[in-house]
Amino acid sequence: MAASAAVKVVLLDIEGTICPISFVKDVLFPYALNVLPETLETQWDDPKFAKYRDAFPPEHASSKEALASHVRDLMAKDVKIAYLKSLQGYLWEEGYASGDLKAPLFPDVPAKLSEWHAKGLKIMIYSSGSVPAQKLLFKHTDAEPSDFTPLISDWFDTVTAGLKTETGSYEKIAGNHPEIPVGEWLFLSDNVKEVDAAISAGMQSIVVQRPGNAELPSEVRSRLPIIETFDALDDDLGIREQSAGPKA
Ligand SMILES: CSCCC(=O)C(=O)COP(=O)(O)O
Ligand SMILES: [Mg+2]
Repeated sequence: MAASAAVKVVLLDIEGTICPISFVKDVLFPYALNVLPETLETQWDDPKFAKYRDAFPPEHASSKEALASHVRDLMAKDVKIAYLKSLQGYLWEEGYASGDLKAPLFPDVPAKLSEWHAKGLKIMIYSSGSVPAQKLLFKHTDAEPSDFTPLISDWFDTVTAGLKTETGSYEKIAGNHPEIPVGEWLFLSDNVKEVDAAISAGMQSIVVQRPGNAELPSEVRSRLPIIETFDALDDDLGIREQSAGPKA
C-alpha cells in the first residue's frame, strides 16, 4: 500500500469519538428535555428564543405543546436535523454556564489535543451537533484546564458542511482550507458511514471504537483501520505497529 501523506489537519467527530455516547444520550438530551417546558413558558415570544422556534416547520412551531411534542419525538429517535440541533445547543447553554454540564473526554483526548496543537497540526471539529453546541462542549470539559476551544482552528456542522454521511460534505470542508491538500486531512469518527464518506472525498480516515459504542460489523474490521484510543496513533498519525487493522 502506498504511504499516506503527512497529516496536517485532524478533523474530529464528537459523540463516540472524543466523549462517550452516553454523555449525549443520558446527560445532554435529558437536560434539554428537562429545561424545555420552562423555556417554552417563559421565552416563547422572546426574540432570542423565537429564532430557534421559527426554524421548525410551521406545523410544529404553532404552539408550545406542538413544539414540545415534536422535540421529544425527534430526540427519542436521535434525529440529527439542524433545527433540533440548534435548539439543543441553546437549551444546554445555562447548564454549561452553571457547571451542571461538563463534557467527559475520553482519558487520552486532552493530552492528544495539546500534543497535536503544540506540533502545529490544525485541529478541526465536524459534528452533527451545532457549531455553538460544539463550542460549549469544548469550553466546558471535565479536564483541567477545561477549555479546549483555543486549540480548535475551525468548526463544521450539518448547516455549514452538510450531512456527515455524504462525500460532498468532506469536499466542502477541505475546500474551506484550500491551502491544505485533502489527502493531508485525517478524519476520526465512530461512524463507519462517515469514515467511508471522508475516504471517498480523498481524506485519510480511521474508525474510532470507544467503550459504549455499538459493536462494529466484522466486514468493517477487515476493510477499515480502527483504533480504540488516540494513543494508538503514531507521530505521523498513522496507526502504531502493535495496533490491529490496516494502516490509514
Ligand atoms: C456537540 S453537541 C452534542 C452532540 C450531539 O448532539 C450530536 O449529535 C453528536 O453527533 P456526532 O456527529 O458528534 O457524532
Ligand atoms: Mg459520532
